Amino acid sequence: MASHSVAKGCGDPGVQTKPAQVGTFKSMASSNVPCSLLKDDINGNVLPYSMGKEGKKDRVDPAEQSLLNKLIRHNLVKNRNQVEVLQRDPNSPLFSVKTFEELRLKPQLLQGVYTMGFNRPSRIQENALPMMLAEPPQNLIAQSQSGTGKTAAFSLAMLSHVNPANKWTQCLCIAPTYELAVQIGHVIEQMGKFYPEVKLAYAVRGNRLLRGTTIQEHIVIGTPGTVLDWGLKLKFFDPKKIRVFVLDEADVMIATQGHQDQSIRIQRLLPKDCQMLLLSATFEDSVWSFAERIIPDPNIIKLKREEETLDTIKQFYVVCKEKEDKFSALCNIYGSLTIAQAMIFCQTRRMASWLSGQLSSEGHQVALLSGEMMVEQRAAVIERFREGKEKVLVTTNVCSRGIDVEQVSIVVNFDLPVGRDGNSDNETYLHRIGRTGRFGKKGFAFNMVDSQETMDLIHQIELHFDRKIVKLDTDDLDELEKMMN
Ligand SMILES: Nc1ncnc2c1ncn2[C@@H]1O[C@H](COP(=O)(O)OP(=O)(O)OP(=O)(O)O)[C@@H](O)[C@H]1O
Repeated sequence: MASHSVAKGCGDPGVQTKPAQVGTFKSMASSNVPCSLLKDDINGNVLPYSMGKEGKKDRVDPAEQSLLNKLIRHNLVKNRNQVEVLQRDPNSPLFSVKTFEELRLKPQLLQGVYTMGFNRPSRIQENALPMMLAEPPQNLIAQSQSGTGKTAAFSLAMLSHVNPANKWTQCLCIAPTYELAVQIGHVIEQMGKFYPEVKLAYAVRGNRLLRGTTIQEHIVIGTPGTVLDWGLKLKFFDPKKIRVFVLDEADVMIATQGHQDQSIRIQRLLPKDCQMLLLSATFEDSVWSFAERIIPDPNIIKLKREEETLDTIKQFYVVCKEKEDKFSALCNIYGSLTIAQAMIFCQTRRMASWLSGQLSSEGHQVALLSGEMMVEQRAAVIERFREGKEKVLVTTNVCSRGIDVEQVSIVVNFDLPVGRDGNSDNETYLHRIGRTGRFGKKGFAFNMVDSQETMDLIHQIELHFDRKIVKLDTDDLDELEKMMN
């Protein structure tokens, strides 16, 4: 929907509505890292010169992880679990739909949905969409992992509820970061492609309007601080006229200082009969209490994450002396087995960088992924790896969850994942080795053990998952090769 873009969204030529960087992801992202600090690494990836943090463990930032998931995902995540629905009024009939036709969408929106390649509602959409589109409006808290169709659902709901003849803001959506807001905006733009009357504005940093402006865009999407400024201080839109309020990524939102209070302040400006929707990928207690504060009388929909399993994965450990020895063991494994693609996990950026250098000098096609890269660069590296342009991906924890690469036949823990308390980080272990053995294929995981402490971690992991991790001898490799094929 070209007319949704910030540049064209506002009819008034006197109004500067385009943030300097919206739509150009590169420039937007590079604002985080000054260009002078960037250099190319062996793969042509950009790395900061400042290596002050190189020895540090890579921490996973929830907003970055969420953005990365959005950028690398092109399809729904498979989930065979049942949706759990808790209705505000248990006596009212529970509607669920199997087709988009049943929703009686405007033809322009149905066309938009089909053009996006959606044939039928996803599991969560089957229940969420009838509630989101209900008249009178119903409030909803929905939780399901990333990639299950929440953004598509609430985007469709906002587009459906707009009356384009009313030239004022009717739907408001808040997201934790600029980049996430822009991503949501793109979904709305795509879905509303055949419904150009509906306009969208981005309430994000850098998007400055002239004081005294009243915007005519029907949907405003932005970050809490700017939305609050637009609605309360600058009065660019009237919060009392909002019909649908969406708070996306509640779990990421509350992890950001100040966003919780700002979100609550926004919600208090809205009319009592405004429909309120809150979405989250996870549901810890803190998210739950926030959700209950912000969404009155909610229906609740939950879709449990499909558990990752170790059942299809054979796990080994290899005893080594130090990092050079680990490297030789790795080369030995790699040289003896027919490996489609491999992922190798290191605990620190420094180790990942050293290892990828070593592998490259041995003539391997290696991709390196670590936390100092911008999210868009990480997405590009993953995309190349998926396309098979590199056979080995060396990474830190920034990539333990969420990426699906069908060809990954082995995962190597060059360093085992350790928690803050010094014990094994079992969840990370599961996510890491869960990158292999997917899509009904056999998977193999190799753990490098270079000390008694690492051996203890292996025992802890065995105990935790109640699965044996077998010692690998180099003599076993022929046998293993037969097993793999
Ligand atoms: N009904 C559908 N049929 C096919 N694909 C869909 C459907 N709904 C959504 N998708 C696609 O699946 C992917 C995930 O959807 P969506 O972004 O809405 O999920 P999400 O739960 O909001 O996850 P995230 O928070 O990571 O964006 C997107 O590529 C989207 O285009």
